[in-house]
Amino acid sequence: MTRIAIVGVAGRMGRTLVNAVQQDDNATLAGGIVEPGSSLVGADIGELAGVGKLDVAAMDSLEDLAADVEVLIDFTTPQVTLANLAFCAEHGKRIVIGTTGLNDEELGALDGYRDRVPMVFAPNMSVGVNLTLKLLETAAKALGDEGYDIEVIEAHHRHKVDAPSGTALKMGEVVAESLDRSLKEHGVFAREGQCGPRDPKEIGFATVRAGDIVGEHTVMFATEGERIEITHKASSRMTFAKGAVRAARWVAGQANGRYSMQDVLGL
Ligand SMILES: NC(=O)C1=CN([C@@H]2O[C@H](COP(=O)(O)OP(=O)(O)OC[C@H]3O[C@@H](n4cnc5c(N)ncnc54)[C@H](OP(=O)(O)O)[C@@H]3O)[C@@H](O)[C@H]2O)C=CC1
Ligand SMILES: O=C(O)C1=N[C@H](C(=O)O)C[C@H](O)C1
Repeated sequence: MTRIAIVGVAGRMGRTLVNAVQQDDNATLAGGIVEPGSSLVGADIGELAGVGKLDVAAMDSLEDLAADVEVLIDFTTPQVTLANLAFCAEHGKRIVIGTTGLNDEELGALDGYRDRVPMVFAPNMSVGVNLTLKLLETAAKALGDEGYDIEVIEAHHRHKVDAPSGTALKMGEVVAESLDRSLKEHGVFAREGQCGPRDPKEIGFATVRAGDIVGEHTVMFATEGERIEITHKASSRMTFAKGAVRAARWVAGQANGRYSMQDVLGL
């Protein structure tokens, strides 16, 4: 039985994760962490998540859970994620990180924990998206150098704070690596005004933020005469949450290292 604590338990993903852990026969909830000073401290996390009383109270400090928990699941913000990694390094815990929007410096800091903490870090925990990454590798290798323009289009709910999504960036990276291109050099993240014709090696990104869209990603390969679109649409956050719980069970048996969802799924 993997003993899990959810950091950001009052968030959209946090509440869904409570539900997902409850549904998993091989995982149990050791705790849930809310923002320091939150009015939700002391609230039952089962009631917060709408699954009924679980007799696990929300706390605002991980220190009190150190003896009880094996794996943290973190869907919060980059700064909180880095603090959680420091906690794991200090207390010998493991972590599954779903947080997106880390800048280069924050990614470097996260990577610095790879020799001290077993971690799964993935911008998207769904099986479907991780399979899609494999399909993209194949498509990019077959089409990318044959005159097909590559564009990544993503859509999410109105509350999302980072753009492009972590998943869109990952898709761009997979395509770029498959074609020996650098996303730093060839990624185009905005077009406006007289921006000129498209460079054939560009990998373009377009972002939609609207309503309650859970998460949609399309990679388009377009040339004169045809267009291929590889699309993933998430209709429930449960797909991410189930993947995260699966990753938590998996990382409980791993040595220090930075792992991806592809490692968890054996893809
Ligand atoms: N990898 C994946 O599969 C997926 C990744 N994500 C990513 O997960 C992240 C969270 O998304 P989402 O759940 O929609 O966002 P929310 O804003 O709904 O949830 C984040 C939660 O973290 C809480 N929080 C902030 N600071 C702390 C702290 N110090 N300690 C504990 N909790 C804290 C926030 O509290 P408060 O509201 O009080 O600020 C909030 O409840 C995003 O980066 C998103 O992109 C999302 C879905 C899938
Ligand atoms: O913020 C979200 O909601 C999501 N974020 C992740 C991302 O940035 O890729 C994954 C998913 O699409 C939902």
